[in-house]
Amino acid sequence: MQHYDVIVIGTGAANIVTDAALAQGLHVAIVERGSFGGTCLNRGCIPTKVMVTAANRIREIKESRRIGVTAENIRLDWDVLSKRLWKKIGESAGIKSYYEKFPNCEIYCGTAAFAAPHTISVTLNSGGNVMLTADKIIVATGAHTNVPSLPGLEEVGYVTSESFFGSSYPEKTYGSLILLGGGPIGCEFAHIFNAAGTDVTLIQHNIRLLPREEPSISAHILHSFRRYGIDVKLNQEPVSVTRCGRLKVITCRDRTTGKLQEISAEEIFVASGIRPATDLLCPAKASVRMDKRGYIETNEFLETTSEGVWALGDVNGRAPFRHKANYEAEILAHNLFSHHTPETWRWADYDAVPAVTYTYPETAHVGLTEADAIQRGFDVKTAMHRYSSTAKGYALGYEPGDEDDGFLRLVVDRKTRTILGAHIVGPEASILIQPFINAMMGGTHTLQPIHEDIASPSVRSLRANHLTRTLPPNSIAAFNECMTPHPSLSELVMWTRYYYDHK
Ligand SMILES: Cc1cc2nc3c(=O)[nH]c(=O)nc-3n(C[C@H](O)[C@H](O)[C@H](O)COP(=O)(O)OP(=O)(O)OC[C@H]3O[C@@H](n4cnc5c(N)ncnc54)[C@H](O)[C@@H]3O)c2cc1C
Ligand SMILES: NC(=O)c1ccc[n+]([C@@H]2O[C@H](COP(=O)([O-])OP(=O)(O)OC[C@H]3O[C@@H](n4cnc5c(N)ncnc54)[C@H](O)[C@@H]3O)[C@@H](O)[C@H]2O)c1
Repeated sequence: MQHYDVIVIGTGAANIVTDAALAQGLHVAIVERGSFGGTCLNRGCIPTKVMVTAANRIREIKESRRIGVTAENIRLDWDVLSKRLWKKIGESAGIKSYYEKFPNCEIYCGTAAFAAPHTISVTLNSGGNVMLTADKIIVATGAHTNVPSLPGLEEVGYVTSESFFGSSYPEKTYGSLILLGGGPIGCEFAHIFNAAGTDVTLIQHNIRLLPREEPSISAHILHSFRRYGIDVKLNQEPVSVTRCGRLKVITCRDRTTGKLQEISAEEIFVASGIRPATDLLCPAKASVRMDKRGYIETNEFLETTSEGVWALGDVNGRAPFRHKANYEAEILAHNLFSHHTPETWRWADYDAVPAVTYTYPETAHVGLTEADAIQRGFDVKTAMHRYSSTAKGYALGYEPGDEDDGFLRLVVDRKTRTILGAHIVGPEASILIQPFINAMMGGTHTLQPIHEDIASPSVRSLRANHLTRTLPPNSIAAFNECMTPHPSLSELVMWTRYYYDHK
């Protein structure tokens, strides 16, 4: 049995915590069952955005006719695109060799499972098993696709984002494709494949695409998708899958009328949501509590119900975005490994977690929708401003009344005139949302307990003191502690704190 100061399970956002522990000279064990770098680098944000950027270019060129730019034979070169994205994915191998250089770091390539409090059993990928103990254990095991149990699906076969950026990556784009799911993954891939020339059908269970967006934004994306030729079928319950020659066929039932229809394509891409990677982890053996869906419950300091165990990122079920996982990892690095006393600990505030979907056009939001704000008892005032009303919007080609004229929609508290939410659909929405994030995360915040019963003695006393924390908008810390949608160009300007930390 090997003892460590810290065990970190997962090498996505958790690497921020690992780095902080190593910098303190602590003895750290990393356990990783797959590729170093986790979802974002290997099969998530980065490879999809390499593809989305190429798809955007195609779409922009096609749309540029209105401003006097025309081009013939615009097409996506699958080989060039594939080469670029696999080159980027390949870079994540460097993360493992980086950690191998630390004398105070041990790497275990295998699957971690709790065996008892403070004790982890690792089933090594190379065979065999080791037992590890540690004072502190950080769980950052992420999530994976939640494949629906649909009769015939396993027999006929399908891809997910994991297998697509793995053994199922196609040599050329599909002739036709069904996307099962109309959330961010389904919509981003629908945009990518539509631009690549694939005949795309998107089957969505909900009555809206991107149901977490403001309804007007969902409607805008739906309209754009249909204009580009994506066949969107809303409010559908897939009931079975069969094969017909070289095509895969999904039978769907309309959830209102009950009408059945068959949809066929070369491939089925399942993007129907995610589930936490806790199935192999046995958290209960260390009294780490999970919710009904298997997500590990954490408080505002990322503590779990087990003393000495913290959980961050997708596995805790709060906003599955890379920038949110990084935010939590930085809080833990600060609180646990920077010699800070509890009085200066940071805590997580989830009121201003931004979300961007990289469709064409992009959508971005932070804060509450109008419906959420009303439900929370605010007296709400909303306002809308369109791209066409600005000089740059006109230059981009938008005129009042254009069906694709994007907009900003603001949700404001009528009494205090505080911004409760900002929602954008249109070019560069991922960048335009940043000032709203900074405004909402800046200023003075009071500690809001999450899961009151999860509390170490330090957290109990911090809560009793009703702590507040102020982020002056022009401070370097404010730049760091405000989230930045990942991967957006706002990261170029929001890097400030890192620069000064290293000078
Ligand atoms: C297709 C796609 C596109 C996305 N695009 C974006 C985007 O544009 N912007 C954005 O913000 N977010 C995006 N996301 C979400 C984002 O990727 C995740 O929120 C983020 O990567 C989560 O980081 P994490 O550190 O929590 O987990 P992960 O990065 O998933 O890391 C978890 C690691 O733990 C390992 N692991 C799991 N179980 C065990 C175990 N028992 N033992 C040992 N190791 C284990 C896994 O192998 C993995 O490497 C996207 C996701 C997908 C799937
Ligand atoms: N740009 C980004 O930041 C980005 C991009 C991709 C993914 N992500 C993250 O990854 C997470 C997972 O994304 P996702 O799109 O898979 O999940 P999701 O849960 O957001 O969306 C899944 C959609 O599939 C639909 N659905 C569920 N079961 C279905 C079925 N059987 N048939 C048809 N439709 C079905 C649901 O109605 C839902 O709208 C997201 O929550 C998001 O935070 C982020």
